[in-house]
Amino acid sequence: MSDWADWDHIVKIDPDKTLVDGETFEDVAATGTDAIEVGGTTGMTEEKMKRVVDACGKHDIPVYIEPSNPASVVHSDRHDGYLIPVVMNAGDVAWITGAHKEWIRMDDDIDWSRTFTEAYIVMNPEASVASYTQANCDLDADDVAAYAEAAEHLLGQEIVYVEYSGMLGDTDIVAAAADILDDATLFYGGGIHDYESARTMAQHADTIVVGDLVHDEGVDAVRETVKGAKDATATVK
Ligand SMILES: CC(C)=CCC/C(C)=C/CC/C(C)=C/CC/C(C)=C/COP(=O)(O)OP(=O)(O)O
Ligand SMILES: O=P(O)(O)OC[C@@H](O)CO
Ligand SMILES: [Mg+2]
Repeated sequence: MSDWADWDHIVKIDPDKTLVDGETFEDVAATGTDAIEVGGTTGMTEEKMKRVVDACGKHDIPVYIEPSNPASVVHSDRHDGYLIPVVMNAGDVAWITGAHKEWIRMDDDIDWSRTFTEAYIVMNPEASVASYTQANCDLDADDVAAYAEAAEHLLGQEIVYVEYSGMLGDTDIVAAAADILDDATLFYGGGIHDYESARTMAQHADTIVVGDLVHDEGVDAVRETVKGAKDATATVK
């Protein structure tokens, strides 16, 4: 069974951002979250990625690199694996297969035994990831469900990721993606900032992803979102 089948909650750390003053990666690992993803769209470098992966990898929690470009992939035995985005609604094929082909051409050390993909559906047109990938975010619930179904059944994706980075998403849209999936795991990320927003999104998604909050508010706020995710899982699923 894949690691993520048991995850209710992920903290996503952006190596281009800082933690709250006085907090450490150990504090983040101790929030009760199930895993740490390391990635961000803008300002990514190999050095920044390596620093955060090394720091997180010392703690007893799964750590996955989520690269936004081939140059931000680092190899180490400090982390558990790689979650490589494939953007279903990208306007530029580079973010579906192009960057992937270039990465594979350039990198002789890819460890396929711990490399997996995430089928992104990018929904917030204001997010850097939307402009970066020229995503068409003008999608209704039927469109999103169809992308999710295509991801699982045509492309064989094990993770579908409804991405509202920076804003809280539409629950009807998240529910539509959840309803259509058979076995794939649904990740939801975007705007989760407290117990209630976490619980609401976790009632639909299998796994919620909390990003900006860890950088802006810190670990106490993240801990509340872990509670929300765990309570939703205990009552709904
Ligand atoms: C093939 C390889 C190794 C890389 C390419 C992988 C792809 C397709 C990346 C596309 C962009 C993407 C989905 C990046 C994942 C990380 C992500 C969504 C971070 C959040 O981004 P924002 O919140 O928009 O950005 P900032 O917080 O940096 O402004
Ligand atoms: O930063 P936020 O809005 O929490 O979004 C989390 C994650 O989905 C970003 O890739
Ligand atoms: Mg962000």
